[in-house]
Amino acid sequence: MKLKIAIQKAGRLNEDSLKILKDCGISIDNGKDQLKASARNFPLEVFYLRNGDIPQYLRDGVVDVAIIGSNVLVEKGVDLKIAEKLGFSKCRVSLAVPKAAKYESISDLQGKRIATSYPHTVETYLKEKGVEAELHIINGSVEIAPNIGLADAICDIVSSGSTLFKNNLKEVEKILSSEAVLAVSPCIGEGQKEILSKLQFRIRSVIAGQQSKYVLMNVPNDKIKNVIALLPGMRSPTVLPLAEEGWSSVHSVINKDKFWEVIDELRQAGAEGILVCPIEKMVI
Ligand SMILES: Nc1ncnc2c1ncn2[C@@H]1O[C@H](COP(=O)(O)OP(=O)(O)OP(=O)(O)O)[C@@H](O)[C@H]1O
Ligand SMILES: O=P(O)(O)OC[C@H]1O[C@H](OP(=O)(O)OP(=O)(O)O)[C@H](O)[C@@H]1O
Ligand SMILES: [Mg+2]
Repeated sequence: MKLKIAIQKAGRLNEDSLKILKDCGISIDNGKDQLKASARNFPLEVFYLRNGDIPQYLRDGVVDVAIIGSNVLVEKGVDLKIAEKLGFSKCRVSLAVPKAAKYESISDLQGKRIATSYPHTVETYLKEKGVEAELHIINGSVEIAPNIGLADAICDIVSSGSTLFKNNLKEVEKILSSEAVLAVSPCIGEGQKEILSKLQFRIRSVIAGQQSKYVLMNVPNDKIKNVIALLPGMRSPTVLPLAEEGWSSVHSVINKDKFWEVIDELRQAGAEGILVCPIEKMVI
């Protein structure tokens, strides 16, 4: 028995999707042009598909799970369950208008033409706000639409904002935030659910590891208490005696986002020779 997983065939999500599987210790025999490949050391079959087609494949039970942008689920798969957020391909779906256009509120879009690849998302948002507009559905290069006179506004993915900038547009409304997620088919079988929970366990360990750093430092014994107060650790920090009397080595795990802040505090509290190491996996 195998778990069938869909990942994007080519595009923004492809590389990171393969990487997270690899970080989970799963090796896939893949020739680039294959549409299907098997894992060598895990009961997993990988299907390479178009991102936009994946919600339907999940619904039909052609695949059991998929790695997909949550923005696509909002557009085409609100009925599908998310098993895990994966933390990559972070972006937002936003409305934008030409830089020179007057824009004060969403009601300025009343009766206007909006170009987008995400019609359902825009429609739902406008309906909520009580605004009616004319939607033009296009599949790519949406940002060019106002410049060629096809639309007054657009709705598309924004990440750095550089595509908007290059096309003389300004972001005016953020509709949603998105990241890659692991979505699940409503038809998944019991056996596949068991494999999925093993996969989820590995994914969580990988993500937790990515979010944390292992730190080691030397601390004079009379300052250990102050230093430990700054360190959460998984249970509590490890304290080992150094060869030199009166000193200890303190080991702990800290969140990578709080990292520089904590390091400064640790130094002030008396820690020296601080080493910071990446964590490959963290089993919680
Ligand atoms: N600039 C970006 N920064 C971060 N994430 C992005 C960006 N553009 C797209 N994404 C995310 O990656 C997903 C795939 O985008 P991509 O442009 O590769 O494929 P697509 O053209 O939407 O889909 P398909 O596979 O059907 O051709 C999007 O649904 C979104 O979640
Ligand atoms: O805010 P930015 O960092 O500029 O990113 C946003 C752009 O990235 C995506 O396009 P992509 O490069 O995937 O091309 P596509 O339109 O062919 O999908 C998206 O459709 C935006 O156009
Ligand atoms: Mg794209």
